[in-house]
Amino acid sequence: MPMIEIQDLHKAYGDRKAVDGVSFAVEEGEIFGVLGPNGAGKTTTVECVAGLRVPDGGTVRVAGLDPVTRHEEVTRLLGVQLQQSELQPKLTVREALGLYASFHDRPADWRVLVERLGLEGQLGTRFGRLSGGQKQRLFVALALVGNPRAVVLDELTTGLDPRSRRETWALVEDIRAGGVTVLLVTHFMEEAQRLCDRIAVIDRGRVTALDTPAGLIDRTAASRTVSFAADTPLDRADLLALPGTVEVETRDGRTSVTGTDETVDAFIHLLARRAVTARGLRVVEATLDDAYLDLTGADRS
Ligand SMILES: Nc1ncnc2c1ncn2[C@@H]1O[C@H](COP(=O)(O)OP(=O)(O)OP(=O)(O)O)[C@@H](O)[C@H]1O
Repeated sequence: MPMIEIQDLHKAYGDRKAVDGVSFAVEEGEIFGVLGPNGAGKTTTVECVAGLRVPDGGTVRVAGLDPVTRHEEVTRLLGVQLQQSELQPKLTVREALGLYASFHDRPADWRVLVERLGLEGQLGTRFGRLSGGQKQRLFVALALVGNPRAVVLDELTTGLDPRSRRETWALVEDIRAGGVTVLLVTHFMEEAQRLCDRIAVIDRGRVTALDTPAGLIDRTAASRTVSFAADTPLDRADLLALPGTVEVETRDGRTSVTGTDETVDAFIHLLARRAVTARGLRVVEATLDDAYLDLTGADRS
C-alpha cells in the first residue's frame, strides 16, 4: 500500500478550480516532490493530504486512511510543515516543542530533534526573535515531534540563504534515512533534482508529468547538447538533419548541436563517416530547469 495516495482530486475555491483531477501515489520511504508554477494547486493538494481541506471530489489516503474522516489517526502518522506558518511570537523554542510533543501519545525526544536540527542554542529564544532559517528548522522539528511515518514539507527552503538551504537539504536526507516518507513541495529545481526520487509536475491544477528527475529531463526535446570544434567544417544542413536535432549554433569556432541522446549517437556516426576529428568534444545534459520549462510551457513561475 502506498504511504500517500491521491486519486482524481478536485478542489475549487468558489468557481476557481485550484486542483482539477490530480492523481499520484507516494511509496513508503520515498522523497516525492511536487513542483509547479505559482498558483498551480500544490499547497491545496498537500492541505487535502493533511486533512486541512475537504476535497470536492476524488480520494486521498494516508496509510490507507481518509485524512478528513480519520483525522486524528492521520495526525499521528503525518507530520506537516506548511508554507508561511506562524507561532505566537512570545513562545520560546523549548515551550513550542513541549507543547507540540504534548499533543502526541508517543512523541519523539525533542532534545534529540533539537540537536539534529542545530537548535540547541535557541531553546530559550522566543519565536519572534528567531531568524528565518531557525524558524524553518523549528517547524521541521514540530512536524517530526510526533514521530510520524510521513512528513509534508511545503516550500521548506523558500527565503533561506544558500548555505541554510543546503543544510536543510541534508536534513531532509537525514529525515528519510530515519525511515520517514517525505512529500516535498518546492519551487527550486536544484532542490528537486538533488533530493527527490520522483517528481509530479503540477500545472493549472493537473499533473502534467510524473517521473524521476532523470526521466523528466529525458522527456524534453532538448535533453542533450553536444559541442565541438571540427578540423574540417561540417555542413549545417547535415547537422540539422540528424534525428531529434532542435538547434545548431556556431560561435567562436565551436559548434553546438542540441537534441536528444539519439542526436548525439547520430552525430558520432556522422563524424566517423566523414572522417572528421572533433576537438574538445563535450556532451552536456539538460537540467531539470530546462525540463520544467518545457513541461509547464512556463516562464510563468
Ligand atoms: N483560500 C483560498 N481562497 C481562494 N482561492 C485560493 C485559496 N487558496 C488558494 N487559492 C487559489 O487556488 C489556486 C491554487 O493555489 P495553491 O496555493 O494551491 O497553489 P500553489 O501551487 O501552492 O501556489 P504557490 O506556489 O504560489 O504557493 C490559486 O489560483 C490560488 O489563488
